[in-house]
Amino acid sequence: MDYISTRGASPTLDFEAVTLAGLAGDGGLYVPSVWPRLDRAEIAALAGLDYVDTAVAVMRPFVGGAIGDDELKALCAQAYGRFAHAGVTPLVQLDRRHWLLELFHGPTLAFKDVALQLLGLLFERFLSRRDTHLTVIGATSGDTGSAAIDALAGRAKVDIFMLHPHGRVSDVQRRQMTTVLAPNVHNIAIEGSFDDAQAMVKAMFARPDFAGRFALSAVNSINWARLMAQIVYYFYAAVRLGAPDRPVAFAVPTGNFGDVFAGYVAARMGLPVARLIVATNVNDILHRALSTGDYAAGPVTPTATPSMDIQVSSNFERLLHDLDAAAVPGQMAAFAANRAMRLTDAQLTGARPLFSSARIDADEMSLAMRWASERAGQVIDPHSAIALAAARAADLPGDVPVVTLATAHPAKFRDAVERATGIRPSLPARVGKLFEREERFSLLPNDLDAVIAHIAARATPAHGTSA
Ligand SMILES: Cc1ncc(COP(=O)(O)O)c(C=O)c1O
Ligand SMILES: N[C@@H](CCOP(=O)(O)O)C(=O)O
Repeated sequence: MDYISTRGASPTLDFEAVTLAGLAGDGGLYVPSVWPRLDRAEIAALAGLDYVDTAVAVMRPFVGGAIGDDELKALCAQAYGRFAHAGVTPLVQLDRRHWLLELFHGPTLAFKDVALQLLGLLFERFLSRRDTHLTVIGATSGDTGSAAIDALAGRAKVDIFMLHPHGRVSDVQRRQMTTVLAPNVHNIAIEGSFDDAQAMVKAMFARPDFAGRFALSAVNSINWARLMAQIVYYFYAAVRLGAPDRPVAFAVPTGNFGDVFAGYVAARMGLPVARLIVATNVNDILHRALSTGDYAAGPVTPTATPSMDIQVSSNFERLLHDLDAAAVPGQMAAFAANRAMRLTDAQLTGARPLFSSARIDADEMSLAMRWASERAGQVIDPHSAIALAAARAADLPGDVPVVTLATAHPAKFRDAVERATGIRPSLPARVGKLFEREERFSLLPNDLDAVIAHIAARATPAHGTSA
């Protein structure tokens, strides 16, 4: 499989190179040059498979010759062996048509574990045969950071520098990152928003003085391998609900557009997806873009769903590229200059048959948490509640099952859950005694040069010698 950049000005890479590279040198995101297809019989055959075998069948075409099937299966078994549920991503029925896809049974209690547990192993596998030290830089609004740190802590030949917005993640999210004291883990709190942190990460890849000295890689969903692993659970859920004979709709709590883009890829691969419902909180750039065609970033409003407090949505570029590739370089240049740009007609009409969107406010979110708890006996987290509210409001034919992606364990956001439902969820034992551990992080200004200097003083150059 070849991978190309959404901006069209970077070399074509194979799976191994694209995994290690993270972001394309021209500022774009890597995407497969063609979408592999699974035919009806191949999708039907997934119904008999467990999660690991489903993962191999879905990811095999993207991995190409980089890893053999047996080894891919061994890596998936190791990654998903750390999940607390035998089904890895189980489906739970809420009522006649609504289902929850629980994606939070991994070590750090959010859907990010599904991809990052595997990505950590892929890094290790690819680095084992190279004389390269990787410097992973990432930005997090809380969940990617903890999942990436869990996946990479203590691994040889990798350092991870994770930027989070100071004071804008939950106490559990922060402690899951800052109490990991492995020497290769470096937490940085930025005096700014997640968007500021994400922009800094992208800018670091574009700084030749920095990017030329260190082998930089990414753990955010700008890294293709992240999205690839997330496609799997769309297939896994849909075949359990009757695909390929029955289309299924998905409601996805959305910020950086990675999770829902994985659903789009599943549809492009042949999965009968009736609808992808993009659910945002009041930081609603994606809802506005999909409903009006105007992609314009405003200031970020802090909410009870901090992981979705995002106004610049990285992976939207991948969708725009798939629908009208020629327009993307100009659109991204316009967005960089004005924080606003317009979708082309081809992009809008291309998106409309599959996507709908909804902006869910705090009251609607609380109502959905209460409905799940009182009517369906399920305590859900605020992010999942944003998607459930959108799912319940969606206008879909009555026989289409609607799957809400439950992206985080409710205990990660227990204050908000308690406010809405009166129930205070307990942290599962697997996260350990988070509140008794020492924390370590550096607080830095919202300033690219300061962050680069901080990282350069601690990172290991690509080929060995210390900085
Ligand atoms: C719990 C949770 N839900 C939803 C999202 C949004 O997912 P995406 O950024 O892939 O759109 C995130 C952050 O990525 C998250 O951490
Ligand atoms: N909500 C995310 C933001 C980063 O998203 P990613 O999927 O691009 O890594 C987080 O939890 O950090």
